[in-house]
Amino acid sequence: FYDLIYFLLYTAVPLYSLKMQCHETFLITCIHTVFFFRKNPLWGAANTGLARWLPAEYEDEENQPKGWNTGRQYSGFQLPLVREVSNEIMCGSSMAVLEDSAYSQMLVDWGQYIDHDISFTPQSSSRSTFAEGRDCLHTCSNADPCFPMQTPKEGKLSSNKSCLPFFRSSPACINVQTDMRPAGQRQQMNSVTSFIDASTVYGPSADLEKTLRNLSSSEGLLAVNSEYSDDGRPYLPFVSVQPSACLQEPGSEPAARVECFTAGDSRVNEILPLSVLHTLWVRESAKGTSDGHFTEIITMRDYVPKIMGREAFDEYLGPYAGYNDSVNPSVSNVFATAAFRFGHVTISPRLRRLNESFQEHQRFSSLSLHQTFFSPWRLVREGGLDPVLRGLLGRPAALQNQEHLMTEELKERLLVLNIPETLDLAALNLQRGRDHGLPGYNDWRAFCGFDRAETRSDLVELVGSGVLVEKIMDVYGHPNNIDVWLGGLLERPVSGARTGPLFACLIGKQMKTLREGDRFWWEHPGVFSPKQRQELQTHSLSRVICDNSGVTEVPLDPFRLGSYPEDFVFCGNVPSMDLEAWRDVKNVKYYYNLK
Ligand code: HEM
Ligand SMILES: [Ca+2]
Repeated sequence: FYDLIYFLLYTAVPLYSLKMQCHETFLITCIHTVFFFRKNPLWGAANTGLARWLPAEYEDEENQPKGWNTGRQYSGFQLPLVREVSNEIMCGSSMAVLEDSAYSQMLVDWGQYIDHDISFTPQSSSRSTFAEGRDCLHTCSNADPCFPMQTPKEGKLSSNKSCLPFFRSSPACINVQTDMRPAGQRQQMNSVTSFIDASTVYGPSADLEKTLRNLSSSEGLLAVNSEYSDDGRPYLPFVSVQPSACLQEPGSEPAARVECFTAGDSRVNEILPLSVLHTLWVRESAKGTSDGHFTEIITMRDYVPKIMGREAFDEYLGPYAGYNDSVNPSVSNVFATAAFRFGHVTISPRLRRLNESFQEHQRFSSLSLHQTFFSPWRLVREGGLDPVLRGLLGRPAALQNQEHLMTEELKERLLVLNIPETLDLAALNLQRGRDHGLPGYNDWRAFCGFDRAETRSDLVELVGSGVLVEKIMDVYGHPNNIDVWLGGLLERPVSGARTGPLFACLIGKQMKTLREGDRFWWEHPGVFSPKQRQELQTHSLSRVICDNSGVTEVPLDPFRLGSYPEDFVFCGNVPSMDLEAWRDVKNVKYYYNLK
């Protein structure tokens, strides 16, 4: 039966959708959210529950986050305030941020971009408490959906209130898993498709995709900005509801507003490099090529081994073993809420903008990270994509450093939309983990088959710093109480990796499900012909940059930090795909690839 359905999906449905939406002779991918007919149609689909790999731990078993009830004891201690943990541990000294000697800032921003393809945990749409209607921005008491982060006296941020606002994540309506869920327990949602399928470009649903397309284009191309262009290349369109919340150039006329960009993912404006990556892929999509599959290849071939290390990659993923319909590809709660947020400590406090010789730009100086939040005007008015792209390629990522974990740009000056005060990303990550009832660090170590850290000396072994372990024990009291995001982050990195053993395990397991649980994974026999697969492998992020920006020299591997000019090549020397492999239209099965 499934074979029959499979056949239909590769023939009838593609032909139908081709008629509806496709364009260009060289089209490879058209739509990517068709999920009916599958054995488990909700697995990996947008707006379904995040998968639970361990049962949730709520204070009332069902709904109340960890830390909700003051005085509640865990292993004999109260959980520390998240802002206190952040103050004590994330920013222990004023030592300068270290630079990664191996990897570029592009590695970091790719991490954020790909994360936005695979997870988005929506927050409560209600801004005030259900019972009394008190606004979550102003109350410092816990009442659903408000779970404010109390601040220690010396840890106040811009508003000078005794707490920072926090909106609980929405409870999930559709759950895809029953085994790990005691009935009635609160679960959280993923509002995007878990699959790596360029939902950042086309949106996670056919409806959103329609709004992103240029309706007057017979070829079904994505809409682009009608007011501004980047030296002839398109920008993303502006959001339709204007004026939007994005920041404006100081002193600019109201008529010269640069609104928020719109894209397949609504977080596109958060920081400048993210908008740059979104724009590149919208430009690339106009070529009618298979951006979803390129994203898979770049992620699994070029990105994942660098963050988890080659050895751990071989252990947790190994070579592609084919599609397995009993693997649930849905993103897990612990991956989205803890493990993949490892990236938050690899972000550099400054965004460099570089000229054609990869030196500081004469006109557009480097920026503090917070100056790039929700500021699309800095692309439109300050030289377009190229100076930022060169900065991402030519400057290092921040190297996680136990003396100075998260840049103050994110710890003290984070902006998120609709909250008119600055926030602390470390505190938010910790509070989000408690909101979701994530089990603690030790439980996740056991889940991965590692020993629990029972004593200080166990922790010193894992973390590698007695001073840091003192601080951890001072705030948490007991190793079992350590929040999983923090514990995972502090582990010494695996050799050749940017994550410790716990996060390498959790990221490795997740990446395996995303690969093996995806029927349309590019290596799955039948999705492409062997010749096409060979061609797809010649494609690279460097080629995408060359084809869609004014950058003319790139490193062959854009995630590796190189020196200019020795490690850079001219775009003419960057391999590109030969589309001949797609010309054989008789080969319907391979031609109409559908995700
Ligand atoms: C300057 C860059 C970045 C900023 C400003 C940023 C900011 C944020 C914010 C505000 C959240 C939501 C926090 C919450 O309320 O729970 C978030 C979530 C997240 N971030 Fe980042 N982030 C950045 C870079 C990264 C990077 C480099 C990675 C990974 C390599 C990453 C991975 C994640 C993940 C997995 C989530 C959870 C997504 C979800 O399921 O909703 N972020 N980030
Ligand atoms: Ca997706």
